Order: sequence, then C-alpha cells, then structure tokens
Amino acid sequence: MAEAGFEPVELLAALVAAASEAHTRRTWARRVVEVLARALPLVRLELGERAEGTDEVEVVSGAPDGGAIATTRRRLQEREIAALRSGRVDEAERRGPGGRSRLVVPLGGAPAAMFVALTLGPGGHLDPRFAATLGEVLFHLLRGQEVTQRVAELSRRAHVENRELREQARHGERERPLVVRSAAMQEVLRRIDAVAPFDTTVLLAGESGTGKELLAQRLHRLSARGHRPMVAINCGALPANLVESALFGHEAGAFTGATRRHLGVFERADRGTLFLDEVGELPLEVQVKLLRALQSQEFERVGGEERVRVDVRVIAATHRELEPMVAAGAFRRDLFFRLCVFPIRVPPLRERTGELPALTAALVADIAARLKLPAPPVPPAALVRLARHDWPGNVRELANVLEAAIILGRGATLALDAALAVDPTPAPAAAPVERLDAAIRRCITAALQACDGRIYGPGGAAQALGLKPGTLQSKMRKLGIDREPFVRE
Ligand SMILES: Nc1ncnc2c1ncn2[C@@H]1O[C@H](COP(=O)(O)OP(=O)(O)OP(=O)(O)O)[C@@H](O)[C@H]1O
Repeated sequence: MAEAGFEPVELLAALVAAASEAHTRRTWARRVVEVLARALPLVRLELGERAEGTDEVEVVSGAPDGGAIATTRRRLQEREIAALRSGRVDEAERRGPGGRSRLVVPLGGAPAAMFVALTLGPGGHLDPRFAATLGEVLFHLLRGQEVTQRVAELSRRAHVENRELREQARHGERERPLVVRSAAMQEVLRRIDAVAPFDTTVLLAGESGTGKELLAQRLHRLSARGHRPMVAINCGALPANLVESALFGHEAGAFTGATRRHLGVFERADRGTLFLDEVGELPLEVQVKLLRALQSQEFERVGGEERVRVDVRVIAATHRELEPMVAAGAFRRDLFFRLCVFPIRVPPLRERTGELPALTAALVADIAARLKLPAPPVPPAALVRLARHDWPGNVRELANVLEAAIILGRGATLALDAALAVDPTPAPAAAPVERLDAAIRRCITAALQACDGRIYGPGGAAQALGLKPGTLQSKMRKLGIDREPFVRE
C-alpha cells in the first residue's frame, strides 16, 4: 500500500533508525518530526499522554524546520477522548483554502493513554490503516525511548553517587571524632540520635564553629541513608545568582558560561542527605524555590523544563537566629516552619568549658597526627589559660589556636602564649565595649585561677570576688564555667 509521495516501508525504517536511541521524549519527538516531515506535509506533531484519572493531557509538540519542541498541559479534546477510548484513528479535516487535516493516532490499543496527533497541511493524507500501523511502530519506539531514558538515568545516578561517596570517603578520613562531655552537648547528642532514623527535617542552630556540620555528619551516618552521600552546600558562600544553580543545577546554555549541564546539590544528594549550611543567608527569591522543592521533592534545573524528582532528607544549619529574621521579613515564615520541624540548639563553647580538657586532648592528637609532629603534652596551666578565653569562634577557633601552638612549639611543647598572641580574634579586653557576661567570665576565671579552683572558705574564689559561694556557683552554671581545669592537686 503505497502512499502518494513516500514509500511506507522506507518511512517506517527511517523512523526506527532515527528515534530508537533518543534519550528523552523531546529528542524523540524532534526526530519523529524530522522524518515524518520528509514524507508528509507535516505542520505539527503532538505526543500526548493522558494524566491518570483526569481529562488533561501532557503534550510534547513540535513543528518541522527547527521549530522548538514545547511541553504543555491542557484539557483533552472530545475527539481525542473518543479516539483514546476506542483505540481507533480519528481523522478530522478542515475544508476551505489552506485546509488542514488532523489525525489522532492512539498508541497501545484500547483504551489508550497516549496518542500522536499529526496536523497535515493541504494535500496531506494518510490512509487510516497505515496510520494505525504507524501508531504501533511509534508506540514500540516510545517504549524503547523510555527504557533508554531509564538506563541513562540509572547510569547517571550511579555515576553521581559513586563520585559523592568517593568524595565523602576522602572527607571522612579527615572527619574528627566528636568529643562530647558536657550535659548540654550530651542532650544535643540524644536529640540527634533520636531523630536520625527518621526522614524528619532537622534545624541545627548555633554559633559558627560549634560543630554543627560534625553533628550533621553523625545524624546522616546514623540514618538509613548513611551509606549514601551527604552533600553539603554553604548557602552564604555564593552570590545570589549562583545559589539557585548550585541548589538545582542548570542546563547547558542556561546563562553565559554554562557550557554543560550541571547537577545541583539536590540531585547529587538524591536518596541521601542534603546539608543546607547557613540557610539564613539564602536570598528571598531563592527561598521560595527552596520551599517548593522541599514540599514536592521536585524542581527544574535553571534553564530547563524537565521536572526532576528526588528523594532527599534535609538537615539545615544556621548561626543566625531565624525567628527575628522572619519577624523582620528577611526570612520566609513558611520556609522557616518547613525547616524548623526538629530544632536542635548547639551551645557555644563558652557555655561548656568543662569539655575543654577532653576537646583539647583530642584536637591536639588529631592536629599533630595531621601535621606529622609528635603530640605535645597539655599541661594544666595551658588548660587554665584556655578556660579564660571567651572563644567567640568556638571549637574551630580552639582548633586553630592549638594548631598554631603545636607548630610554634615544634611538637615538643604547646606554645599557647605565642599562639594566642597571634590570634586574630580581638580579645574581649581589647574591644572598646566588652560584653557584660564576658567581663564577668574574666573575673570569675581569674579568681578561680588565683584560688586553684577552690570556691568555699577563706582564700576561696567566692571570698576573693566578694560573693556568696552559692551566688558564684549559680553564675558559673549560667556561664558554663567549670572549676575542674583550675583545680591543682
Ligand atoms: N565536639 C567536637 N569534637 C571534636 N571536634 C569538633 C567538635 N565540635 C567542632 N569540632 C571541630 O571544630 C571545627 C568546626 O566545626 P563545624 O564545621 O562542624 O562547625 P559549624 O558549627 O558547622 O561551623 P559553621 O557554622 O562556621 O559552618 C571542625 O574542625 C570540627 O571538626
């Protein structure tokens, strides 16, 4: 059965050759349009798929001569519904000058969920029986395209996951064991361990350097996703125009310089954990996109139309108080509630100075090993010196000071005085206005040092400060000052 102007068998062979290895529906549609347009006066091709349980259809459509392929959603037309129900080709002709015909070819038998609609220009005609055969071929090509797409997707995911896990393993070698001694941090750990097995979103709030990322790593490791990657992004480290692409990725050509498709952290963390560090720094316009992605676990890459579906567990961290930001309109209330499902406050180091001896010992051992130097001993006087400091940069600052002290003492001694002398953090005493609690801390630690950690009795710290021992102890509790490092046998 030959059609005017083309050889059906050749047409079908050309379709199979062109469309069998298309990776996406859009490429598939583009290739089918190109081949059909060589044989028929094709004006437009639509590939429709009925959205389950609705009278709506997702349409991928394209026209010949390099016309763009578009994806839309619309209501099904009466004739399309009838064709899908019967599984039979429907042909509608519009008469008059420039009259066109439109064939709706159901795919996959009756009732069908998919169709291809061909709009043909004047003189275009397709025998309905040939159109039905064409439908069968297109249906099988489409199934093939879906398999190709799935295989490509699985291979891409395996590749990404592999890379992330390798990266994580490299990072893990450097990951410090968490040192926790104080009651406050033990409570933090209890909360982390309790929420870990669930996919609940966790918000870690605490000053910079308090160990939020280390805690997020523990949370991830203890979760069912622990063997998959945890991908971290610092939302404050990128200019606003790049944050969106860092989160959701971009397609090639999305903006100047985007030469290749780039996967964002959402995709890289698929089936693992996404750690959104410094979430309070997110620009408002990105906050709304983040909220949508968190709600639906779906998003579009920048410059792309394809919806990407992921399965991520989110841990967010902030050194800023988000609630005042919400009140000031700098952080979206809805996003705040989305993130603040299970908040955990990580106390600053100055509220848990009791941990200093254990933390210092662990950090000195860890840093010395990394520097390939012997670990110097930590004399009690060094601990006293450390306990007097306010640690605005928390454990990170402590680690930095210890690293400098190990280097300056060449691994033999801990050259703390020299290290603290080069500490770029302005000492509270040098600041023009000192915070009241910092000043009180200084007085108390100085008295404890002078009294060898003794509180009661004559020559005790309470007497030296002119306070009742009970009052001193309550102030120490409030400021998290521990007397242990000052005690001398
Ligand atoms: N409890 C702890 N035990 C051992 N090391 C710790 C502890 N807390 C923090 N650290 C170390 O201190 C440094 C800072 O920790 P981390 O990066 O987790 O803090 P953060 O709160 O996420 O900081 P930021 O808000 O600036 O990102 C890291 O080197 C980490 O290994």
